Order: sequence, then structure tokens, then C-alpha cells
Amino acid sequence: MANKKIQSALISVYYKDNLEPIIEQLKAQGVKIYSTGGTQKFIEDQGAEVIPVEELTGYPSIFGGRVKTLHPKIFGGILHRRDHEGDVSQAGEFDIPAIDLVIVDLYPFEETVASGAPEADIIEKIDIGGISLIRAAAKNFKDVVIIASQAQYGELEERLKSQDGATTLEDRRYFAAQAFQVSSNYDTHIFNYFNQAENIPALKVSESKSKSLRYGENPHQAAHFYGDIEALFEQLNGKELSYNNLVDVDAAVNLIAEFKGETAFAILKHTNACGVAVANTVKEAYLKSFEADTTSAFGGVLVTNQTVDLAAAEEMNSLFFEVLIAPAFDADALELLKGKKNRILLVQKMDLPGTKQIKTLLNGIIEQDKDLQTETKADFKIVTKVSPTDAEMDALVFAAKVCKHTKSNTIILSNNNQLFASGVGQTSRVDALRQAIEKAKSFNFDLNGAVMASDAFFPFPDCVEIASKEGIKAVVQPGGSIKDQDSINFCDANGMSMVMTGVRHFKH
Ligand SMILES: NC(=O)c1ncn([C@@H]2O[C@H](COP(=O)(O)O)[C@@H](O)[C@H]2O)c1NC=O
Repeated sequence: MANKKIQSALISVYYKDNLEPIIEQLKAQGVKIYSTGGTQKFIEDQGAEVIPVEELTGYPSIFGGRVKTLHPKIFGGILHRRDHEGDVSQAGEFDIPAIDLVIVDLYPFEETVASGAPEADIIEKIDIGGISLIRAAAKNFKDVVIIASQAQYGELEERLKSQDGATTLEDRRYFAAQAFQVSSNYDTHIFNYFNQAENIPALKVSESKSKSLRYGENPHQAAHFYGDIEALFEQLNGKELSYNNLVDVDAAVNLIAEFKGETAFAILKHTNACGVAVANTVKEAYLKSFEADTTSAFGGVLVTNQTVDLAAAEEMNSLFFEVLIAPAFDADALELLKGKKNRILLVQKMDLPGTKQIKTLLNGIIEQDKDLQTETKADFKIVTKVSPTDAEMDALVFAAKVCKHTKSNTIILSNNNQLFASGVGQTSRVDALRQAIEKAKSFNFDLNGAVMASDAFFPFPDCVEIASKEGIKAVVQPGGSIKDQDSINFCDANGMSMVMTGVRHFKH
């Protein structure tokens, strides 16, 4: 009873491609086809008979196409309930023919905005008739099939073929859900475009692309990624990216983006860098990164901003790692690295887009601007009697960049091209420093002459006191504590230099 044979269809699509097999199928079934201007011509060229919508509405397409299908004969044909006596009798009274299938798509609003077109062109790409057809047909899924995206063409064709030109109620409800996904996504983009100027406090997010992940942070947690990961990366080797891989890859590409114009390498574990270095070659940068923590590098996420060549690949090949991200791989390097089939190799195709960050918590969502601010030497205010040397200045810039991408509370110890050690995610700054010192020593780094970066101010002079004992000579921190002067006084009394940036970089 719920199986319904399609006898009539309205087809109105902006993108005509891939329509041919469906037209063939409908033609073979003897379905009566109604259509709009450009689509009508396309279908006629396939040798199928078409009734122009104008014949039903009695109106031509008017106002430059703003009104074509918006007419009771069309919407009545879609919306009247076939099992409702009153509806059926009114349809007869007003000579409204039933429309059993609607195939429609929407004017390319998003693409027009992305092309930088003027507002007048963007407004014309707000589809009215199409979105109304989608809503109407999806609402009446009990009687009507709605196909609102090319992605469903194949599924419709398959069902019509296997079910003798009919659809089930489940089929129609499924297509209606897909259609509301299309219409809600479309309206979200329109709202977000208008809201760029209006700033109405409402968050609308729409991601139509998704992939299910093997599991979430742990195997008992189901997980999905919503977004177009293929737009960002080309995967050349390895298993599917896991939830934790994605989190680490995000941290890795954000960190490496700090080192534009240099040859940098980083190794991350659980979003924190355990090795970062800048050098003349990728091989050298990798070796210096690895040297910082040869234990943690095992199973890490590796990232560089330069092409991975054979010399670098030969060094990395003996390490067990989860992911390697690079802008390119030389053919011989790729061949070597592909020797391990699970190893994920990603080509980063573009910089990370977007300026906002959101996450769910409590019973809501929090949004903030991404932390896109990076301090240079010009932002450093020297607050001590002694100024950092040129090499120390470079080291402070390096340390501050790594610090910004490390979980708070954090302390970074480095020179001007190599991370020595970090204290990460500690509940006090002193603990972070102690962790960093112990770690640096355990990997045989001499901290004499090293620099220290802190993600937030020092509430007490304890950190500079401990650092001084280790021979650390220069410090970068945001400043802003009421006791800043205590730390400055200690530095002055002990020949240390300190610069303040005025910018805190917590990472929770
Ligand atoms: N205004 C209307 O009544 C109307 N009816 C259908 N459309 C759209 O017209 C497009 C197809 O136009 P054509 O067949 O003329 O190439 C489809 O994307 C459809 O969404 C309309 N245009 C947009 O609002």
C-alpha cells in the first residue's frame, strides 16, 4: 500500500549533469515530466517528452526567473494528500495534477559568495522556488519522492529499477530527510553570509561531509568527523586517520604554520610537541627534533613544512610513527616510507582555513577567535638592565612560538633552533619548569645559556630563581602580574635578561 509507482515528475535543476540515466528510466516507465526552462530543453535533447511548467501555471518565468514554479498548480500538485478526501476533491475542482516525484537542486549560493561576487549577484543566487519545492515535496513524503541532490540520483535509479518504478514509504522518508539536510545547509550558509555584517548572536554550523571514525578517543566511544578532510590533505599511505590522529594532526599543522620561510620539523604526542627544530635541511631538523625526546617520539605525529627528501626519509624510516605530514614527498622518499603499510603519510594541500574555534561543554557550545597572534622581536619589551643578545632574541622567538602551541601551564626551554624540553599541562608554572629541567637533563642538554618561555606571567619570582640556577640566561613571558617587579629584580641581580610580550597564550 505504501509502495507508490511514480507517474509524474517535476524536474528543475541548475546543474544538469548526471541527469541522463534518470531521464532514461523515467522515459522507460512512461512518466509524465514537467520542467522549467533550461532543464526542459536539456530533457528534450534526451529525446523525452516534457510539459513546460508554464503550461500548468499559465505564466511565463517572470522577474528574471525569480518566479517560475511558485504557483498553486505546482505546489498543490505536490502537497495535496492523496488519501484525504477534501484535498483530492479540491485538486479535482482546481484541475491540479498530482506530482509524484520532484527532482530539484538549488542555485549555487555558497559558490557565488566564495567567488567574491558583488552582493547583487549573491542575492540573485538565493533560491526561492527550489527551496520551496524541496520543503513541499519533503513534507508530503507520504505521497511524493523528493530528490534534492545529485548524490541521491543513483539511489533513486536503483530503487526504481528494482521496485518496478515504485518507491516504498521508507524510501520516501529517507529521501525527505536527505532533502531537509540540503535545505537546512543552504539556509545556514545564507544566514552566515548575512550575519557577517549583522552579528546576530546565534551560531549556525553546517557540515554536509562526514566520515565515521573507527572509534573516538577510546575504543568504547563512537565518533565521526564532520568536514572535508580531503580538501586539506591527500593521503598517500596508511590506515584511516583515527580520532586521536585527527586531534594531533590539527595540533601539528597549527604549530608548523608558525615557521613559515624556515625549514622546520616537529614531533607531537597527545597534541604537545616533544621535539621541534629549525635547520638547513629536513633531515637535520628531524634529527634535532628527535634528539629532544627519543622516547616520546615513538608513535608520534611528525610534521614538516618542506618537501621530505630521501636523506630525511632514511633517518625517519627506523622510527615507528603514526603520521607524517609534509607539503610534498620526493618519489624515492615516498617509496621508502611506504614500506610500512600502516604509516599514514599526508600531503598538506593548503593552510588551515577559518578564524574561529568551537567546542561543546556543559549544555552549550563555546566559540572563540583562533589564537592567530604570534609575537616577533618587535613585540618584545626588554624590562631588565641586561638585553638579550641577538642569538638569545632569536631563541626567545623560537621558544615563544613553541610555547603558544603547548598545553598550559607550560614552560619551554630551548636555544634558537631546537626545543630542549617542555613542561606541559602542569597545575603550576613551577612544576612545569621543574618538569622541563628534569627532562632536558635526562636527554643530556646543557641548559647553560638556554632561554625560557612561559605561556603566562610569573606570579612569583620562583621560576626565574630556579632557571638561574640552571644557567638559563634569557626569558620571555607576557608579564602582567602584580609581582612582575620581583622577577625583574631577580633577573637584574643575576645578570639575566627578560622580555615581556603583553600577550598571554593559555592553551587549555
Ligand atoms: N523561482 C522559482 O519559481 C523557481 N523554481 C525553480 N527554480 C530553480 O531553477 C533552477 C532550474 O532552472 P532552469 O530549469 O531554468 O535551468 C533550479 O535550480 C530551481 O531551484 C526557481 N528559481 C529560484 O528561485
